[in-house]
Amino acid sequence: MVLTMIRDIAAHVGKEVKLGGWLYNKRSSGKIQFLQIRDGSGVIQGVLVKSQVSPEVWEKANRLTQESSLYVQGTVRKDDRAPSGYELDVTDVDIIQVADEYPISLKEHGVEFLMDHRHLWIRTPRQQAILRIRAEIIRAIQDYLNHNGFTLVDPPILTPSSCEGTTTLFHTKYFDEDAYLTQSGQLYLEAAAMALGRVYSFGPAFRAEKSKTRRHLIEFWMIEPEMAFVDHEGNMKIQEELVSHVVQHVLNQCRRELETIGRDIAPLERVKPPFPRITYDEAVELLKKEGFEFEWGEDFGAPHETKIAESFDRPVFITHYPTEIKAFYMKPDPNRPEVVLGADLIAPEGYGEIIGGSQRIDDPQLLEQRFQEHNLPREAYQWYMDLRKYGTVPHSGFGLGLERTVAWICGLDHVRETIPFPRMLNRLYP
Ligand SMILES: NC(=O)C[C@H]([NH3+])C(=O)NS(=O)(=O)OC[C@H]1O[C@@H](n2cnc3c(N)ncnc32)[C@H](O)[C@@H]1O
Ligand SMILES: [Mg+2]
Repeated sequence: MVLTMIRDIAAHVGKEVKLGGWLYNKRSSGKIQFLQIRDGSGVIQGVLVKSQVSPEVWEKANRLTQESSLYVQGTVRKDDRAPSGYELDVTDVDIIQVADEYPISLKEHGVEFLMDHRHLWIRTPRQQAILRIRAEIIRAIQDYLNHNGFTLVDPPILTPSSCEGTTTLFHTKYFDEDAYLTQSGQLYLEAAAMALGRVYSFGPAFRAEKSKTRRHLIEFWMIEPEMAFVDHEGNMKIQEELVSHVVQHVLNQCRRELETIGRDIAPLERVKPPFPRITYDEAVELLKKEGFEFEWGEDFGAPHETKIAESFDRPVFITHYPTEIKAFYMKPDPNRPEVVLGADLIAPEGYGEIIGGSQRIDDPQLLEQRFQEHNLPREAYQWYMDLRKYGTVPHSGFGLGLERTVAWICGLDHVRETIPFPRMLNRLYP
């Protein structure tokens, strides 16, 4: 008799198997007990017939509570009526632990309650499905980048300076020096790109944002490709190919999970390159036509991004933002220095910005000027300036926010469900 997993049950039809798992749910008709057992790889119904097992086994099954841990033995039977296509005719139950009364019973619960029990909430089918889709998105991203000449490079988490402004830095002490949790690995990836050509990182980023919105996390994960000899247009081309590859991969690999969470996949089936491009100027005009009060030079908020995206049937690039509202490292348009060669990628269905990217300043004098304009501590960036002194080249890159991408692809209302243990304003537990 073999110890197996539910995902492999088809290979054991007609045979006696042993499964380790948890009791997800139980029904009893007095002479038959139906045990819904999950083991992390799937769910199977175990059928226990009173007249066919010893009184001890029947009594043990009777004692089982929601999320009790157990081994169950039985014969695998194909059953097209069963959700998994198979059932287990149970011959023995070995209880590991009868669980205490489980807080996340199968009825509805409030968000804060679920968040306080996130370590248990992730066991539910919906949360499992979302985490599986998250993992497949990561796999697809790495698959695309690894097959397109990119090398994985790991930038530091502890850094001496900021990348995305100084208002959202997490400060810590590095022995007797000041250090900050990384907001983005970008600056280090630029150095790596001068060594390896095309690189990317996949890691956490930290932003002490006092924004309590459905899109903001304090700790989130970002994929940051960086490419030497690639300009602004080439940057967007890589982004649209990457995002399209990821969406198609999820549609091919995660149908069952997408059904579990009730995702309408029609909007995802339209995600194919090329994505439309609209300039900041054109976006401002669009908003004004839609009745928004909006001054040139302002940044777009969620309502603006949502309205802009409504004019398109797939993600849309907004390009050439005002230089004044973007990061110090972005290369201004040589023909119009008041705007930059950068773009945000806005997802449809109101999910907003999922990617921020740009071509980088490669001129040493202009970068020096930016350090002064942005009042950045020059000595902390000496290494970054060296990249403009020792073989500077045109280069570009972008950061894809994993959780916002997961929220969009899964059609979720809030990023809290996109990450195993979300860190948000006023949420550090569990
Ligand atoms: N290598 C690069 O060029 C990346 C660049 N230094 C950067 O960090 N850009 S970004 O600030 O727009 O952040 C990039 C993306 O990171 C996501 N992001 C950015 N901030 C957050 C928060 N607070 N929560 C969740 N997700 C966030 C969002 O999708 C953004 O589009
Ligand atoms: Mg951004």
